[in-house]
Amino acid sequence: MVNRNQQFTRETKQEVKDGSKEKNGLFASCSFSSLGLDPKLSDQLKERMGFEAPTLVQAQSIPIILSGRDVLVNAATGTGKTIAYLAPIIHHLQGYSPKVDRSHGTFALVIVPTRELCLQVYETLEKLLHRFHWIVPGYVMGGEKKAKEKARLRKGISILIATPGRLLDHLQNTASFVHKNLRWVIFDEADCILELGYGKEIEKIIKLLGSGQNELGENDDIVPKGVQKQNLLLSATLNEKVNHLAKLSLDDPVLIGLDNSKMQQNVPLESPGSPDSDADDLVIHVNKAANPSSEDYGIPSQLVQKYVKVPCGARLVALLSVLKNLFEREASQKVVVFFSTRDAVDFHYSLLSEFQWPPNSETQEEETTKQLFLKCKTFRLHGSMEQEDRRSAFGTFKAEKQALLLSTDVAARGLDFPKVRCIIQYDCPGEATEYVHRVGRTARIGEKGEALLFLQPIEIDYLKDLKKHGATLAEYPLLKVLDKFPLLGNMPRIKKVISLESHPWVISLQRALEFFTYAEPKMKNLAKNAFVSWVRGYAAHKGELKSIFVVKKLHLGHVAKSFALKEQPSLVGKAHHKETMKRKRDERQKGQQKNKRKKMSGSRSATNT
Ligand SMILES: Nc1ncnc2c1ncn2[C@@H]1O[C@H](COP(=O)(O)OP(=O)(O)OP(=O)(O)O)[C@@H](O)[C@H]1O
Repeated sequence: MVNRNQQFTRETKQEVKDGSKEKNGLFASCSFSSLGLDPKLSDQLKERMGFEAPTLVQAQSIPIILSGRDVLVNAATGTGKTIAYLAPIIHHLQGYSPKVDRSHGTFALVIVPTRELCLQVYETLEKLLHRFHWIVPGYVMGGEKKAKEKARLRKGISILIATPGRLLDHLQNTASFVHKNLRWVIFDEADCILELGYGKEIEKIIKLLGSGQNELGENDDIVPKGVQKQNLLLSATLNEKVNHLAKLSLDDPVLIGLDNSKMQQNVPLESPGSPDSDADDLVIHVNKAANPSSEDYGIPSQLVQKYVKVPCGARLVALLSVLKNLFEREASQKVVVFFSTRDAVDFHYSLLSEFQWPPNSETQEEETTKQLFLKCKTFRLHGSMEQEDRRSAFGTFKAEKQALLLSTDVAARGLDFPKVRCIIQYDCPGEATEYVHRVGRTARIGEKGEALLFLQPIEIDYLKDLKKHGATLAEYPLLKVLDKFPLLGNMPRIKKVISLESHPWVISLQRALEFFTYAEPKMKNLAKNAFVSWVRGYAAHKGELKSIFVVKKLHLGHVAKSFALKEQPSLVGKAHHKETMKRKRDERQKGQQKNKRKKMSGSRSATNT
């Protein structure tokens, strides 16, 4: 057992506390070894992984996690939370005597919301364990072959990364899964796990694993006697639901937050092990963080945030133009575009993978010089893709230097794609927390980054909602960008463009996109499906956002245009048809009631005179 007071030297404590010594507010001016980590592990972090110094959140969390306390970490996206919890676990496990082996089963369990995050944490863990080959990393997750996972669990996995559904399945059905020595349970992206509806699974998992109070070291010699189970919760955003999970799983936790005042109150810098914060205190803090009007989320300060105001009918042209401009400005870069539905991802993916420029119809003589509109590799990622395709898209996009990823929110949480320069939110996120996580895929670990949010004029109030959470966005100069593009054939260049839709570039590109979509039934079907699910998705905005994203205010003909359709599809799916019929019926009924009331009040006033 490590003496935490020895590990967390006086000098380090002072440096972590002293904000002036931080580099750019992100790194602490101390070393990994001064935080109490084993020298071989610190070496691995520095020499092999290239991490010169711990980030602030690592410097604050590592000593406390090493001390055995339960912790709730609330720190901005891309600040190194994964290492913050993996390093202390490895530190303890590598020190066990006799050495950890496969027959001891699982000591640490990391629960994550998505398969991609599962693979990512596993990859980081593999790197960290380079010098500790006797500690076995592993993962179980939806989409993988269960029989293979069972075999791996039977052999023994020391640190297991898992998605909730598959983990519960193994806990209930894989008898050879040894977890009697389980010492750590980590909920990474805790709020997302709950938002995705895994609440019930998590409660069952916690129940099956036993309460957090359990002392270990009873059954086996391997875990030091008297050691308590330890649970950790982490996310860049917290909400009410996390509060519930925190109560359920954390025992007298320490809160490590973004905000300095919060940290001073909660992080026991002077004596990391002393019980100086109590659970009730913590709950109050979490509640405050969940109140959207009182708490700013941690958006990286170097992130440049912009919005582009586009009428619905010109959205597609605007997206393509912004992307073309980005890749022409800087060829070697990566961009992620977020969409609200899987169908929208599929439609735009096919379009961008095949749409050529200059288009067929306009320039026959330029046949030989035709190229893809966007000269970059395009990838897609969403939940209904085959697991192998998901894995390959995720892995390849990660490794590429110049590429575009089109994704649903499956890529919004935790994923660490190196060198992503720009995040485009073509469809608005739901809650502001989702905005924070989406933009958090860029500007990671102090790097530069840009975020661009598409808004229709009728949605502009969403900016006020974001402002409440500390996100202030400047307007993107769309017209200037559109003006840069050369016009095709005989399109006249107009000096003063009155509306975006009448811009000659917009007109010619829209026409070419429609021509392309109608040239192939496959494309047209993709466009129709995307249209239908987009409208449904739009109607699904929750809570306060319902008053901003109002389906009734949409011009469906213009929405169709944004999927390169010349007119609103007549066959738009049963559910949407039903919805439209219901709306019309309601409106008719309201009208009839109004008429009735008018007649009645008319007759009343007649009797009154
Ligand atoms: N001390 C460090 N120095 C330099 N880079 C680091 C350090 N620690 C972690 N990193 C790198 O920073 C990036 C972000 O780390 P990580 O994914 O753990 O962030 P996060 O806080 O979990 O983000 P999110 O909230 O988005 O999940 C990774 O590429 C990781 O390798």
